[in-house]
Amino acid sequence: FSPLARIPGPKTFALTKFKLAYEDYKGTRTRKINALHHQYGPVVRIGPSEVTFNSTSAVRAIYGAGSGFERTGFYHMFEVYGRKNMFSFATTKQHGERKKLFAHAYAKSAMLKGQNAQMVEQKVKLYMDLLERDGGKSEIFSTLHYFSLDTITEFLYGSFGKTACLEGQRQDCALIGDIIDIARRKLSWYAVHFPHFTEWLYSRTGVTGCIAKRFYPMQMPTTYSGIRLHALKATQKYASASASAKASTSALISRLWSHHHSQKPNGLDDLDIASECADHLLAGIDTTSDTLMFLIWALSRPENRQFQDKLIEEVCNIPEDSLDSNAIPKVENSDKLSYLDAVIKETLRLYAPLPGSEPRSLPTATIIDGYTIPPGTVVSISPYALHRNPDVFKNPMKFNPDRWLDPCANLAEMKKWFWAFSSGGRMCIGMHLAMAEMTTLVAAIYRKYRTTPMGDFDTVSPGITGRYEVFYDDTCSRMREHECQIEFTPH
Ligand code: HEM
Repeated sequence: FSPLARIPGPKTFALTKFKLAYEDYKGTRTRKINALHHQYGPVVRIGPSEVTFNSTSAVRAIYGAGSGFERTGFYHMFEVYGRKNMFSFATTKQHGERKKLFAHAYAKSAMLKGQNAQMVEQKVKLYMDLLERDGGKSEIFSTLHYFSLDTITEFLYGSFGKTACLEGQRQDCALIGDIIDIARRKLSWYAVHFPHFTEWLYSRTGVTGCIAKRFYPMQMPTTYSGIRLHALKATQKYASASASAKASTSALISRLWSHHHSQKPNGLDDLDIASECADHLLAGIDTTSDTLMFLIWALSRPENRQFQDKLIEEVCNIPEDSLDSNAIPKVENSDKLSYLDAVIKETLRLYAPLPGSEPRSLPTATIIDGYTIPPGTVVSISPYALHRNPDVFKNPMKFNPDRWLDPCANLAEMKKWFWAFSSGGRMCIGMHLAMAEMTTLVAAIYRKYRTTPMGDFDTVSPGITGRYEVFYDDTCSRMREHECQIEFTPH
């Protein structure tokens, strides 16, 4: 008998991994896992060798510093140009060695002031200009992607690869076409559940290649090809620049370059650097822009007007000396606004842009929440389920930023269950950059505008692509993927 036999859960899931794979295929995995936790409790067996948890003790045991848990093969799909990077390294040692090369560049102190803060404020100004050019009517799924793409490309590559979507550069704007291609969900499903078959299928050439094409989950060019090519060209441009040109930027690529093998024995090669930067690029686009989209959409809904009013009041009280020369709130001051912080937390609670399971495994046996977990078992937790625990978040499906400021609420407990950026050694490294972008843009928008949904977006939820799923507001009966129409009216 496997020790996992003691763990509650549906018998069919314990018998075959294809039961969960079928949920993935239907795009219902995360919601199904949440429903299973409601039915069976905080520990549920969801596969012959897979268990999902929903408790803060399990968060500490699995993701806490020094837990020894490693990322599973699921993360292979984040390798770029055939090279591993911080996201896809399985072992703590490899991961730690890579992370220490640039972790300081992502520190909060590096985001609040200085060059990065000025860069973010400048992108916010460009976004405000775009809104004005568009007459206050905006399809914000796209325009917020332009904002996050322009910001992260400048942060990573400086002038060697920054995009200019907000200034209307068409070729750069076209890069988000990679993101809206819904076939990428199908390809992710094949790559995770049938990795060898998928690799074999795409490597066919000649006559078999022509036949294989008919069975491709996603036609060539596949997932993120345009963005990956852009990232590779930026790295090549940097690599071939003169030493003085290289020294002219403090972008992340220059920090990585100081560990290039031309600078240090056993250092990184060009492709290692290209893969690392491309991975941060991919991690920093949708996450930030999808959160901003849900935040603006949720505040725009008629039933949430009171929350928008409170936010407007707070940001209109930002003193003049906390604005930059373009009248954009400075990053360091936007960071201190408590109602804005509550609005962002509540958005990330209900609409975490990475809501699904974060799978890990340990090469040795262990005990979690009283159950023996054999070596190699895949264990995971999802922000989606943690954030919907009704014992912690009263009326969990309701968007209510006030809950984060309620003196009667158990705030310490709520903060423990808040897990949008993950936790431990492998938590999101880009959190402070994302927060700088979100606080400053939202403060600038609501200082000037009131927002309302356009068309049927008062009742239709916008939808975003998760790994194999579409996420939207569960309380809406209708959803439209990759679109959100909002009107910005000066107040
Ligand atoms: C609202 C915005 C964001 C959210 C909610 C978010 C969330 C997350 C989460 C949940 C993880 C862990 C994923 C897992 O283990 O499966 C993660 C990892 C990561 N994120 Fe973010 N992220 C955001 C923005 C960004 C930005 C702007 C960057 C820019 C570089 C970034 C870079 C990364 C990287 C490189 C990792 C891997 C960290 C590691 O393995 O040590 N993220 N993020």
